[in-house]
Amino acid sequence: MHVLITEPIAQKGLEKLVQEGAKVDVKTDLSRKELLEVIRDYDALIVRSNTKVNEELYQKATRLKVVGRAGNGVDNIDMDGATNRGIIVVNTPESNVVSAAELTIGLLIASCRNIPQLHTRLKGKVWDRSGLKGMELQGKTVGIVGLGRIGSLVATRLKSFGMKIVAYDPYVNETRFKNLGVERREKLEDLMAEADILTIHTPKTKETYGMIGKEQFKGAKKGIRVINCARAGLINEEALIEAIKEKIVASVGIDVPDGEPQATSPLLELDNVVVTPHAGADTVEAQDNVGVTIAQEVAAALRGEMAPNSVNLPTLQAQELSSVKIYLKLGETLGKIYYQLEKEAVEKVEIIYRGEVAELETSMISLAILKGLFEPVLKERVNYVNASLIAKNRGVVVTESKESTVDNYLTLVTVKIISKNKTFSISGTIFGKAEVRIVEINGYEFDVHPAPYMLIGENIDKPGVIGQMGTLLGVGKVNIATMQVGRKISDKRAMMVLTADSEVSQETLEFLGGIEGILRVHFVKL
Ligand SMILES: NC(=O)c1ccc[n+]([C@@H]2O[C@H](COP(=O)([O-])OP(=O)(O)OC[C@H]3O[C@@H](n4cnc5c(N)ncnc54)[C@H](O)[C@@H]3O)[C@@H](O)[C@H]2O)c1
Ligand SMILES: O=C(O)CC[C@@H](O)C(=O)O
Repeated sequence: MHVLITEPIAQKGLEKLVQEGAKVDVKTDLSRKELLEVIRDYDALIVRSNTKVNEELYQKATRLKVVGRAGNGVDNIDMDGATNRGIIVVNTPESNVVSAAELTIGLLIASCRNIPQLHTRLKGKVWDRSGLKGMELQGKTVGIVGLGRIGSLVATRLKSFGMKIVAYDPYVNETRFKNLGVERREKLEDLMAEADILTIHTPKTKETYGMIGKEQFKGAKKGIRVINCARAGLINEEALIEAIKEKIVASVGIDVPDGEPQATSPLLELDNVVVTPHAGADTVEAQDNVGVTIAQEVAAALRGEMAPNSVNLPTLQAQELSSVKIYLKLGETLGKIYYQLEKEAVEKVEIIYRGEVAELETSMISLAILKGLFEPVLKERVNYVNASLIAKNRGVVVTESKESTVDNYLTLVTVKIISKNKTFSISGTIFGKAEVRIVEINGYEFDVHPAPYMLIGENIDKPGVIGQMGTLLGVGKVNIATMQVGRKISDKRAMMVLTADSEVSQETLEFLGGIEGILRVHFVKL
């Protein structure tokens, strides 16, 4: 696995990547043109916030399987482009949040107490505090926009200063507000009117871009202080500068001025503005965390394992991931069999989770089933990222249902694959902690331990058929590992599932198909 890194990451991260077996090139001074030329040689790309990972780059990146964002925000990465191509995007959402929250508090205090201005005077050998009286935090109200990871860390820290905390975040539930001891404001305008200090911690999205602008400053409390340690563009800079000039805004602390990574923002010219060059995550601790985490994530994704922080996959907590993992193997197995037995286009996939599995977050298991289903027939890359998009693009309707109980099993996954003329059904379970078993195909019952090479056939349920199968497989030098027969006695039909030690040649399959009483027989590779 060949990994390109275009922006600095911690030495510990580089070492981790090498330990994981990657060949790593760190090229932090490539021009855009050079990047577009070399990207075709790489399986993975690791970036921070400056490298634009977009359509232009994807078109050249023919080997690219993983994009690693060494940090949190992914607004420099075209997610749809990645998803369409089955490229996994991973990030490190938790690794730098404490550092970002602490810089927020730093900027907030620095701007409320004019620390940089006083510092500059004194460094210039001028002992003068005049005109730079600060504001105490105790008893004041801070308005937080976006009560996610960083917003809530900021809230808990500011509480210890004796501040009242109010927040605007329509996507956070009441319990979280309550647990954090934060008062909800339903409207942004109400928060603006009340806050002595405003701090924003939303991601940059279509909805949040420019969400604090002229209108919002018009209704703001006079003398409000404004902090942005999240993303440039969330606060409209022109409107902010106007509000500073009109003395609506008393001071500003900004880590993400417009124009980054160039120092071009007009805010830099104003005295009551404290700025840092996107340094929120720039601590030894955060960078070590980010570096090691992104190395692990990228290596896991390249090996085809589940990376817990895949941005374009359903996210699972580490504990959820460990309970779901074995079902991913079961799901892929169940999905993979259909197109190796049937040649009919799929119209609908019904997935039914029963028993213990119904308690889990099953979205990833459904993706595993779809990945398994399409893999044998599609030349394009199918993976967890694009499996559901492929289903949608092919007009396959996918439904999921759950039942808390099931007869005979503790846990059962059934996949019904509906085509124009029939419904194919397959079910599987987990025995013990991690044993995948196929227990039903088209109403025939089994207890099959799936293996890489299998033969699945249907026959008339009469003496001699199975014996002849064994003989002909012997002639074809295929060693049978296990064999099970499911019967529908009333129909005088049976289905046999054999596992073998090797592949079965087309010639042997044709001989098997010629046995009297054999209705069909297929070689299945898992
Ligand atoms: N300065 C830095 O170096 C630095 C470091 C890390 C993260 N960040 C940035 O900080 C921001 C917050 O990161 P996080 O990890 O806390 O993110 P998060 O996803 O945990 O939280 C974001 C919160 O914003 C809320 N939100 C979304 N749209 C909203 C809207 N229209 N109105 C109000 N709330 C809305 C969400 O509900 C969520 O609770 C991101 O922009 C991230 O990129 C900056
Ligand atoms: O330091 C960086 O790369 C950016 C950090 C931060 O903005 C993030 O989104 O994680």
